[in-house]
Amino acid sequence: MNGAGRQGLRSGAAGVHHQRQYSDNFLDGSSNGNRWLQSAGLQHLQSSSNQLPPLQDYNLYGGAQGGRMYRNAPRSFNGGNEFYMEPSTPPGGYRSSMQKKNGEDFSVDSSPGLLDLHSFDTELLPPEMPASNAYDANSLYQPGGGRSFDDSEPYMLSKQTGRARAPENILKSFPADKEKTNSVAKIKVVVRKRPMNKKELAKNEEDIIETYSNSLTVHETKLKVDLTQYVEKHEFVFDAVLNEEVTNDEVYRETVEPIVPIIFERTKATCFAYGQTGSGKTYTMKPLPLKASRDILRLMHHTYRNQGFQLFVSFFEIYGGKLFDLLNDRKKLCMREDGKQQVCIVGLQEYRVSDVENIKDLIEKGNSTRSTGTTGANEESSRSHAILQLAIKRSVDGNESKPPRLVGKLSFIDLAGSERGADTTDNDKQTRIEGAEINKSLLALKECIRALDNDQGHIPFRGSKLTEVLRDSFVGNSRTVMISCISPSTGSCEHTLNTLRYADRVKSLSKGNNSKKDVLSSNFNLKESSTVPLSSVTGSAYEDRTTDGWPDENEWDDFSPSEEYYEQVKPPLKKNGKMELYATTDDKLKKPSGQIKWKDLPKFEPQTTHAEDDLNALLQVSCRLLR
Ligand SMILES: Nc1ncnc2c1ncn2[C@@H]1O[C@H](COP(=O)(O)OP(=O)(O)OP(=O)(O)O)[C@@H](O)[C@H]1O
Repeated sequence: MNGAGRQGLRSGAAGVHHQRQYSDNFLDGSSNGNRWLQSAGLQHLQSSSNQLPPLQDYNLYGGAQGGRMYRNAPRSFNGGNEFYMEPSTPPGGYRSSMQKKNGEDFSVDSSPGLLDLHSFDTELLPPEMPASNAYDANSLYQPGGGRSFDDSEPYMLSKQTGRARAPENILKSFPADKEKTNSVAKIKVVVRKRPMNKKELAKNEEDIIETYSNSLTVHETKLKVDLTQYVEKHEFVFDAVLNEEVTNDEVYRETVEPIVPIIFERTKATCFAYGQTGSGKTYTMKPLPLKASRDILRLMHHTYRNQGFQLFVSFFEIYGGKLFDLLNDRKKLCMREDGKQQVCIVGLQEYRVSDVENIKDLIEKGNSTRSTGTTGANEESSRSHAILQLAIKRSVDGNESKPPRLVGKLSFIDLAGSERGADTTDNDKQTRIEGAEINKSLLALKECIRALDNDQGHIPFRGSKLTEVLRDSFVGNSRTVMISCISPSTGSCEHTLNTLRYADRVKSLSKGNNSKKDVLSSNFNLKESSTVPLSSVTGSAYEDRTTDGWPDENEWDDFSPSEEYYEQVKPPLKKNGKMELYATTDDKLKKPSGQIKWKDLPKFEPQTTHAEDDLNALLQVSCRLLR
């Protein structure tokens, strides 16, 4: 991050960061629903709700009372709107603030404490309460209904992936049974490369990332001791690699769409974006919750019609190790563990929603309240982890008078820039504290994913506030999608490599990667790490980190995977060998877009001087040291 960027951060130091808050009190219990709607900018919903499909069912919330409630859900509520939205916590009871029904106002009972703990139910509906017995092939595909929910969605064929999907395919792709649910990968790692931006093009920077369907190559320009340039190639393989031409719709189809149906099957899923500042995390994450909620509502209105499912939205951020409610004037929140070791966020407002437009408004409101600052790479840089949760709940026995129980949850996390922790040279105390906190939480997140995927009994969620909050997403039947965002330019090369190594580490944690795939992965990593003189990697020298390469839980506070760390452990380049990895700068042909066309370089074949197993073991050690 350059000086200019830091200047931006400094100017927003010590909590004077931009918080584009709304002046109105979003959850003022004394205000009436109409006034709140106006202040929240929801007046326009009349027209949007009129476009709702005829199949939309207001009796889908379970019992007769619920059905009536929604049918009556006042046309007067928003000048004839037929949507219904209510914040559900912190309830002193199930009904809570701003619920306006038949002209009746319900004020907020925002008393925190035990009531909140009880009502913010994070425990999944028990298995004896089947989330659905409604699988009915005939009901899955309802073209008219499915499409009418959002006809604006283009039916497009992915340029890169060729995965053409009609919007209503979410209904078709609904898993018929547990087996299909289980077929959705537990951890999926996707990389997204953003296009070159104006600044990079103006600086005549080069696009150093070459993408293929599920792999990519980073061409790192380096200097030899005699100051001649050479290019080192780093190759990585992931579950999918999305290039700069891929749209947000396609990103959604590749990442979140497959896990939406299994949220109804008592699953908690998490999708998070990781990458340096300005790499496109927010750009990527922003549209995903809305697209997911649209699909969730489709399923609720068709496949799960009359099943009593309800959708709730909450949105908060973790900034400097503290939690703030983005849908409630950044009210400070605290976390508690209840008797069942369920993590509860006391006071967090959850909104019951049944209309895409409402969700959109809530998301926009939350986004505008988020802490941002300026970095050299991004004028609107996120300085916090933002977590948006879509919770599907269902009343026990269809009894609306009882608080609904959680069926599944989908969490979207837009993480703060990954380089913050490493960037400790030119910034103030506040920024360094931010960086340390961010760093700690990113490490903790990876550690949890690792433990989760190894089915370890102990998930080290206490490593950070981020992982504590996401604790319930890490246990039981869970799914994780990681989207690693990378910048394509020369200037970001080091950060890009760090991001890809983090992603590669997460990917290699996937089940089944331990045996055969590890060899494959080793071969790819071999390309990356083959500049390491194998002779220097001795068991004794690196003993401390050979078991894992990542710190133990209790080491987190002291461990910071800064770039300095990587530099320290990175052995010197081996000048003589592995020349096939290098290209001189003459091997590249520059395109106007800044993208380089790289001439084909000879394929690298590992030169086996040890027995295969020994070599792989040594390579794995060296790879870990490089990450
Ligand atoms: N795939 C993309 N296509 C077009 N523009 C993009 C893409 N990805 C990012 N951008 C643009 O790049 C800029 C930075 O993106 P964004 O704010 O999403 O970065 P970020 O990773 O969230 O950064 P930070 O960590 O600082 O918040 C934005 O102006 C965004 O519109």
